[in-house]
Amino acid sequence: SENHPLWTEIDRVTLEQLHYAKLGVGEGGWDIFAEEGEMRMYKREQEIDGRVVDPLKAVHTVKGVTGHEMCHYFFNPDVRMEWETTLEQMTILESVSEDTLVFLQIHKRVWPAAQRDALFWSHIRSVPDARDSDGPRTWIVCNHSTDHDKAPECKNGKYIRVDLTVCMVCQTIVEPPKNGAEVTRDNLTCKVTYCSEINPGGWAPAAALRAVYKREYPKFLKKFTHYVYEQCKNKPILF
Ligand SMILES: O=S(=O)(CCO)c1ccc(-c2ccc(C3CCCC3)c([C@H]3C[C@H]3c3ccccn3)c2)cc1
Repeated sequence: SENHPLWTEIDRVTLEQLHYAKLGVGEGGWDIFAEEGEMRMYKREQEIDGRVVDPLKAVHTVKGVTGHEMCHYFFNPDVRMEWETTLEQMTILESVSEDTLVFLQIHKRVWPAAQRDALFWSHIRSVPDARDSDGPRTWIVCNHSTDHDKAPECKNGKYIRVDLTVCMVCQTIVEPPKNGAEVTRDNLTCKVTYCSEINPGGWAPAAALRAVYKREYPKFLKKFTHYVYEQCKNKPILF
């Protein structure tokens, strides 16, 4: 897919999001708004043209799965409706390559705002790291809004189109078992960093939107990570 017209942007945005995900939440005005077990969610209150576009950064630690497995399930369209509860419809408009798809998603209406759709490319890749002696430990999925000639013009379409950039960055930590025994899922920990910036694309009441984000993001990350744990627990480890 290196010669696809989107490739330059996909590569640039994916690497930018990888860097952004690695930045801590120590500086830069992040407020913690949810904390459940190992999951911590931060946001920055930001409005553009009077619209709430609060950047979100979530960190989570999940035992028993690898970063590859977590990103695989986040990227995989076949299972999305299993864990994404705010979706009404999902269509693949283009399969750019094995690791890059273009989605059109219609999200459930968030009263009193008008219903939204999202048109974005989704790209998955492993992040090579010289220190990883036995294969890449970090994987990323990046979702970024794009235009596409197969998508309905949002003008005469029923939905307001959101503008989004999302990344799911997952790092595998293997705690080597005693006396050279084989690695089992008990030796695995996955460090998850999820970042999202969603511009609602049109008027949406700030208070209502912030209430929805406060409710939906923790629910989404808990449901998704639990789903992956359940899917993987009786399967061979995918490093
Ligand atoms: O991580 S992903 O790429 C996973 C693939 O689906 C992702 C996540 C979330 C969204 C999204 C899109 C639109 C809205 C709103 C904005 C105004 C009205 C609808 C929301 C609000 C509803 C909030 C929300 C937050 C988290 C999870 C789900 N719902 C979220 C899109 C993509």
